[in-house]
Amino acid sequence: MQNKIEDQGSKNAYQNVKDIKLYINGAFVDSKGGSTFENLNPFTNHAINQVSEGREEDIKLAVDAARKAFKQGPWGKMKLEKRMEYINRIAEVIDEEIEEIAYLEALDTGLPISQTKKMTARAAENFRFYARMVQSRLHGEAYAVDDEFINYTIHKPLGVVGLITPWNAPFMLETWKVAPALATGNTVVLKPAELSPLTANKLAEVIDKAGLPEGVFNVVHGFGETAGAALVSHPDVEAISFTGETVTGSVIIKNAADSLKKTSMELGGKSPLIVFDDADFDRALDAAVWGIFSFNGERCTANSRLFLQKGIKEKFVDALKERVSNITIGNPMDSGTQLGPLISKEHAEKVKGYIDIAREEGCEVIQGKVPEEYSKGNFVPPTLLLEAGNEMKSSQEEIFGPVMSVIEFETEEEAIEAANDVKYGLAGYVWTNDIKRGHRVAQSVDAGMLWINAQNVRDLRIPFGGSKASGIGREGGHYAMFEFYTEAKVIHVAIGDHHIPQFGKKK
Ligand SMILES: NC(=O)C1=CN([C@@H]2O[C@H](COP(=O)(O)OP(=O)(O)OC[C@H]3O[C@@H](n4cnc5c(N)ncnc54)[C@H](O)[C@@H]3O)[C@@H](O)[C@H]2O)C=CC1
Ligand SMILES: O=C(O)/C=C/C=C(\O)C(=O)O
Repeated sequence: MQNKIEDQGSKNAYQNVKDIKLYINGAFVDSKGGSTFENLNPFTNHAINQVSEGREEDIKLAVDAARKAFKQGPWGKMKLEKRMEYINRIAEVIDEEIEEIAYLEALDTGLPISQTKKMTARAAENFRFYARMVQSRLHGEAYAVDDEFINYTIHKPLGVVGLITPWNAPFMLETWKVAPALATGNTVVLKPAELSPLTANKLAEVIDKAGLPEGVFNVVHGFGETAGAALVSHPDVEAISFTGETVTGSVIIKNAADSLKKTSMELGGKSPLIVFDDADFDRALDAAVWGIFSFNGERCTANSRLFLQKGIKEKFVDALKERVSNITIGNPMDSGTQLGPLISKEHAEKVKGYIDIAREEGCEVIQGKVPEEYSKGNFVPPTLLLEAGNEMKSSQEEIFGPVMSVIEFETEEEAIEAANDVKYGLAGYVWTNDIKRGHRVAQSVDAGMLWINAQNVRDLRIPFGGSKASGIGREGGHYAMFEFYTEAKVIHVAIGDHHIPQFGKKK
């Protein structure tokens, strides 16, 4: 354990976390320019540590190392079984260090530790899952054409891929990209979010400990406009997989166009949860509360718009008010904490700004209470925006915090129309005991992922991603393998003497 952590759970635990370097070509190094930036604890706003600030020259070194590892190093030529041993070994090391990783994640992001533990376990599963997928499912097609040809496909890794990730569930979201990228045989340069560098650094330590050859995996910390942009425009980077805000995604697509890069975009959301009068009340309530207040509400698939049918609305709102007043707000390190501080002061201010807007728009604002002792943290209490209209700014824009608009509807058609009347299309949730209606509504909501009578339970075999402004492309399952991290190559094999025109041949 590189970061000796003593005094876990106390407000001073961060004092033991080391400064962070870049991880390039199998070594932890300072950035070429030597500059660093401060990494803050969202619970106290004290500095946790200093982080090396990578820029274009560091990205170049990382890409060169990754390219060499792919072209000349062992990774590109490694036998599948050996490569999968490495991938499974990464999962084992994550399991061995799960407590420390979960701790660092909670420290860096303010996410409650009970949730970061589950996310870390999922991160290990991301590697195991892709080891299994690549071994069993990365297959090609073959077609016989009479007795003249056999045409077949193989799926080749792309080369160096650039992965750019957000701060809201950093370790889980980074590994969700790193695992398929490496398992399919690519080499990687990761540019993690500048607001949450601790577990990206830990991932470099994990991969180092797992013994991967140098240059296969590299991490360059730094800011989006410098390090991120340099990764996007580097000509030797074949593809960029990005998770983050919709506006950033659009900038990245434009910048990637010059070097004709493939891109995958997992972007923002404003997902509806629709509860019909006949729904299982208690389960729908649990799901609505969990779906907006887990991950501190900083969740792309959060049900930030709750549509309640008229018949149950009053009872549901009363129950919601009670839940909101009982949510345990506190130190992310306490196992009982349900809602922690948001990632940064600026982000908390942005979220509070939206609550003010909702008030001006005519919403009744109901909030839980942040204990006074936590005044230094970036807390925003769990918030309900009652009597909201779907057309309001607070119902249309992604707030990315613990804030849910509550909107009444009468008919199924009305609910579908309002659910779709938004620029995003990431996720949706439908609660009804009428199975036909459940399917009808789920099929009509414009989003990449719908759950009927369920919270956001993931099946890693299923595509993950959104439509409209929520994304382009899908990751997960075989989608990441076939549609993003590999390229199909076709081999045409003549097995007979097919006709070849004889240009220029003397008769
Ligand atoms: N659809 C999905 O799967 C998910 C989407 N998100 C979305 O992520 C957002 C929150 O994350 P943030 O970190 O605030 O997003 P962000 O877009 O500000 O930053 C994400 C990453 O992009 C980098 N970046 C920023 N500008 C860049 C540029 N010009 N070129 C290259 N890289 C650049 C940042 O440094 C960071 O690493 C929310 O909108 C949320 O909905 C979050 C989780 C999952
Ligand atoms: O399960 C995943 O791969 C990604 C999940 C991300 C979220 O649920 C989120 O940020 O909402």
